[in-house]
Amino acid sequence: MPCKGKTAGKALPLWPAMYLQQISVINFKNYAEAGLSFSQGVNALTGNNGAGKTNLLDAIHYLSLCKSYFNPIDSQQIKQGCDFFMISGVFDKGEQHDTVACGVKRNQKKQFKRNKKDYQRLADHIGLYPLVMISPYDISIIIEGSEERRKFIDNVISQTDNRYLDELIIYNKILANRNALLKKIAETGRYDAGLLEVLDEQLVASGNRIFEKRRAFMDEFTAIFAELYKYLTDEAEQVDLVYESQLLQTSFAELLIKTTEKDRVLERTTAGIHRDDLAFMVHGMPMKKFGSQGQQKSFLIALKLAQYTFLHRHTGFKPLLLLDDIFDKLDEHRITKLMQMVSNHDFGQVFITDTSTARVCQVFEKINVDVKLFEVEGGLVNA
Ligand SMILES: Nc1ncnc2c1ncn2[C@@H]1O[C@H](COP(=O)(O)OP(=O)(O)OP(=O)(O)O)[C@@H](O)[C@H]1O
Repeated sequence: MPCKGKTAGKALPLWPAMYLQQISVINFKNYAEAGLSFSQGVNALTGNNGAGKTNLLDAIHYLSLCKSYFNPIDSQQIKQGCDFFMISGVFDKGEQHDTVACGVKRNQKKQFKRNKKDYQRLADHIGLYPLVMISPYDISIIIEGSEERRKFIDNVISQTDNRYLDELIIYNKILANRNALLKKIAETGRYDAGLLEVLDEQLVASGNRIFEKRRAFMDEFTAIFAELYKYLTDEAEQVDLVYESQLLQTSFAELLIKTTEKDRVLERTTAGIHRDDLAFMVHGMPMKKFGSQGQQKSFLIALKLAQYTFLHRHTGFKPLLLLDDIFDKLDEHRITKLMQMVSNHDFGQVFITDTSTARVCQVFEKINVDVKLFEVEGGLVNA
């Protein structure tokens, strides 16, 4: 259904090279069964709180990234009282039409297929259909600990480099072995310098490979972010995004030598890329403490749109852009700028959720862009 009263909305100037044509879900969260055919431009899901709008975005997230955006436990996405869920969708990549299907049965391994073929490794799917989600839950990137920020960096890089996830797994295994050895040394009082040296060498080799990828990523990403923030906010505030890593000042090998004694006392490894962080500043002060809710939200949106630009550059495809509850906490000016931006030719297929159909129509009528509307109520969709 298009926005009511709209007859001559402007079509998007360029169709994206990749888009999701349709999706079907069975027993997924609050949906027994639903099927939706999407527009290549802007799609809006509207309805009351708890209707199931975000659940549909999450189903799209599954098809791109093999997992939920919100909850890592697959079985918890199965509709209450059912034994399995299924999500399938068709991606259009110009000449190519790919059917992607994900099935989860209680107590069984997740099944994931592309064009009816099972994957050997799910990591091979990541990045084929790039996606960026912007959700109110992203506030955790600002307010929670450094792990959330590392997850953000790792998520972006892994969508453009499928070896990166493997490298992280290797690093974490060596780190766990080193920590176990430090514990054993403390318990037994026997210092195995030879084994520690071997683990240090392995940790340094793997850590350096990750560090180089993160540093190269952050160099490019920080510049994209600064431009987007400036545009989105008309330079209303001065913000900074800084990559913090102990390896920027001292080599990893040297760091491990310096911290050995401390690590033996604490029985864990205190230096390495597992301590990396991002600093977010507004007017030179930490965004977490001094940013208003609207400034924090604008910062997160710029961060995610920078992710979008980065993925577009590196995958060659315009990612799907999922905007969950995007209008909350933004002033009208920032909403208009943001929607103008995502509706122009730099962006491809967009999905928006909001509680108000009237507000969605009003925003897009103002900038003269067509919207395909889906009204959601209690796990049912009216298109
Ligand atoms: N496994 C599940 N089985 C059944 N229902 C579920 C399951 N997981 C989530 N739900 C239901 O899905 C609903 C939430 O859906 P969703 O988050 O998509 O709402 P929404 O329309 O985005 O709402 P809001 O506007 O508040 O963000 C809740 O009613 C919740 O109980």
